Amino acid sequence: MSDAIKSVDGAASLLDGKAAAALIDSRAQAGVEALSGPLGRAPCLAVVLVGEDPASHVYVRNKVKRTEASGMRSIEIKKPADLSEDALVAIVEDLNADPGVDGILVQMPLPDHIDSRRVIETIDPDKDVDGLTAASAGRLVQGAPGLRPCTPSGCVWLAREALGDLSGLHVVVIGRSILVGKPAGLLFLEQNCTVTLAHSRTKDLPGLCASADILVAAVGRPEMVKGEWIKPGATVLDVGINRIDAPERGEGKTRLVGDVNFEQAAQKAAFITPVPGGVGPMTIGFLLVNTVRAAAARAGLDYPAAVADL
Ligand SMILES: NC(=O)C1=CN([C@@H]2O[C@H](COP(=O)(O)OP(=O)(O)OC[C@H]3O[C@@H](n4cnc5c(N)ncnc54)[C@H](OP(=O)(O)O)[C@@H]3O)[C@@H](O)[C@H]2O)C=CC1
Ligand SMILES: Nc1nc(=O)c2c([nH]1)NC[C@@H]1CN(c3ccc(C(=O)N[C@@H](CCC(=O)O)C(=O)O)cc3)C=[N+]21
Ligand SMILES: [Mg+2]
Repeated sequence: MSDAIKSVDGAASLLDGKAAAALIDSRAQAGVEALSGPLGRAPCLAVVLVGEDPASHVYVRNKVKRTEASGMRSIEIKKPADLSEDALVAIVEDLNADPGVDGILVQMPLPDHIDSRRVIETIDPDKDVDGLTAASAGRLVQGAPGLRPCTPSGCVWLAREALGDLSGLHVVVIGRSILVGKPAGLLFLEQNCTVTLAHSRTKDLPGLCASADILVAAVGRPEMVKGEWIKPGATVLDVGINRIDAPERGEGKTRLVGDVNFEQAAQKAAFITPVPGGVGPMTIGFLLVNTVRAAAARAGLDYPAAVADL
């Protein structure tokens, strides 16, 4: 059994995203070592964070830590919530123009007064390590080479680790966002799965989910998916990150839960990701991989072998 799969008595096997992400990070690190000679410098990821959302600050701190641990250069730009849209666009333009920057990530969500589409479309597609620009999305739809969104890449990697060849499996993705749901559908389609994208207008979501060999929950509603929704033996990938009150831990305490009721679903599924420690850590792993890939492609080099086959 691989490091990423942990057997649990009388229930599903745990798909350990933290262990899997350590492997993905080490591939990124090997890619950095292979590229630094030919580039004459380390690959570099720039992260832009606008506003004071504490959860976003935690993710960004994790990203910076793992970027540096992999041997890459990290640039962190933090701005107050009242930053103007034009000023943010100017920051992205400066990062586009800087030849020493390979990857640009603008943390979502942005404050309401900023048009996210305009900011995203400012990012040079060659540096779009989040895979969020129209150019990256178009390349994904067409099956052309390009940078793929990180969270969906992590989902596919975990599913392949659990199941091997995914051909013919029915994947139900709950959620159709540009960041997660839609690209997850396309990446599973590329794996020859039969894909259904569900959303807030979907009829009989429990009945639909019961036909899923692989269920991807990317909704943002704490523990919405119940045990009865799960097909026995299914693989459940819980993308949701929800912070809820946890009075049992003491006054004012909170805990993280996914979009799936883990206790219930683990009684039906064959494989399941926990929250935390599931899909979340994989997202950052593929962000590092994408930065290595972007650095290689921008220099006209092939992807280093360590990150070519993930
Ligand atoms: N683990 C990780 O690395 C990451 C985790 N996340 C987490 O994943 C979750 C989803 O993120 P994101 O895709 O950005 O969220 P969005 O809010 O952009 O999208 C949520 C989707 O869920 C659908 N939805 C909402 N309510 C229901 C419902 N009752 N039944 C069925 N579908 C519903 C919406 O449908 P409609 O389109 O009809 O409105 C929408 O398509 C969040 O918890 C987020 O924090 C996000 C990114 C990375
Ligand atoms: N442009 C953009 N790209 C993103 O990829 C993006 C974004 N904006 N905005 C927010 C969401 C969310 N997201 C997460 C990444 C890692 C964890 C992660 O590592 N989570 C840990 C726990 C973290 C904790 O304890 O809070 C885990 O699940 O084990 C979670 C969530 C990326 N997102
Ligand atoms: Mg992503």
